[in-house]
Amino acid sequence: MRANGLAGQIVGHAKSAETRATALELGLCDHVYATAAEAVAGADLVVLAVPVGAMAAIAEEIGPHLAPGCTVTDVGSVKQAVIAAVAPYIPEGVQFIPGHPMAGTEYSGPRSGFATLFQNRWWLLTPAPEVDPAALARLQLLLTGMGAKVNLMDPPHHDQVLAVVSHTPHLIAYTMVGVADHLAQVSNSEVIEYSASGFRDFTRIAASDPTMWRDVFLTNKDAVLDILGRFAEELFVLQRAIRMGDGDHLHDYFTRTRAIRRGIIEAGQDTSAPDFGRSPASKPAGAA
Ligand SMILES: NC(=O)C1=CN([C@@H]2O[C@H](COP(=O)(O)OP(=O)(O)OC[C@H]3O[C@@H](n4cnc5c(N)ncnc54)[C@H](O)[C@@H]3O)[C@@H](O)[C@H]2O)C=CC1
Ligand SMILES: O=C(O)C(=O)Cc1ccc(O)cc1
Repeated sequence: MRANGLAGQIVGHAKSAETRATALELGLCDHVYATAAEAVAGADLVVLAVPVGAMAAIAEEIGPHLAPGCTVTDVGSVKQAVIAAVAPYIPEGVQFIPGHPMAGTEYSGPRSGFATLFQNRWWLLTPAPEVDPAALARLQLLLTGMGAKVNLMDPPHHDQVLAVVSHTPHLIAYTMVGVADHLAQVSNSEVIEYSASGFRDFTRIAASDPTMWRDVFLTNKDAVLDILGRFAEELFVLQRAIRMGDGDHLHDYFTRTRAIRRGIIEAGQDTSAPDFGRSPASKPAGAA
C-alpha cells in the first residue's frame, strides 16, 4: 500500500512495543498505537492480521470504536471460523469483507513483509451476499493496486479448497520433518546436508509460525480431517503397491499426477515453473 501510494495514512497496532517500533522504523506505518481500539478510530479500512484464534478478541475490542462507513477485512487463512469470530462484533453501518491473500513466507513479523509480496498472487474474498457493492469494489481496487488478482468464493468452499492446496500439505511437511528428526540413525546434520529439494521445501514450510498453524488446524478441523482421511487411504494403497512390487500401479499413479502438474503449468497458473520455451511469448516471431 505504501509503495504504490494507495493509502492516505497507515496506522498500526501490535501488542509488542518492539514490533510497533520496527513498523515505524521501516516506514510501514505513519503512527502506531498500543491498543487496537485507538488504532481503528476514524479509519476507512481496518485489516485484521492476527492468528485466526486471536480474531474474536481483536474484533470484540475494536467493535465499539469503528466509524460508520468503515470497512473491516482480514487476512486469516481460514474463513468460516473468522466470520463466526468477527461478524458478531461488527456494528451496523460497518462492512465486513473477509479475505485471504494466497501469498506469504515461513517468516513472521514486520521485517518479513516486502512490497511485491502480493504481485500476481490470488487474494480470495468471501463476502456475505448482502455486502455493500461499493465497499467491495473499493477493497478490490486496493488489492489489485497492490498487484493481487481477486476472486470471490463462498466461505465453506474456500476452507475446503485451502485444506487441499495449503493446510494438509503443511501438515504433511510438519510430519515428514518430525519423522526425519525422530530417526536415530539419521542425524539432523545429515538431513540438512543431503536434503534434496523436496525435503528442503518441507523443512522451509515446517519452519512456519507455530501459533498461526496451530490455529489453522484447530479452526479448519472438518475440512482438514476429511482431506487427511483421503490422503491416508491413498497412501495405504501406494504402500501396498510398494510392498507387493506392483510397479504398474506405481507407474500409472505417477503418470496421472504428472499430467495434473503439467496441466497446471500449461494453464499458466504456476509462475515458478520453468517455461522450456512453451509459452507463446517465448516463441520466435512467426512461429506456429
Ligand atoms: N504468514 C503467511 O504466509 C500468511 C499468513 N496468513 C494469515 O495472516 C494472519 C497473520 O499472520 P502473519 O502476518 O504471518 O503473522 P505475524 O506473526 O507476522 O503477525 C501476527 C501479529 O498478531 C499479533 N497477535 C498474536 N496474537 C494476538 C492476540 N491474541 N491479540 C493481538 N495481537 C495478537 C502478533 O503479536 C503479531 O504482531 C494469520 O491469520 C494467518 O493465518 C495469510 C496468508 C499467508
Ligand atoms: O510459505 C508458503 O509456502 C506458504 O504457503 C505461505 C502461505 C501460508 C498460509 C497461507 O494461508 C497462504 C500462504
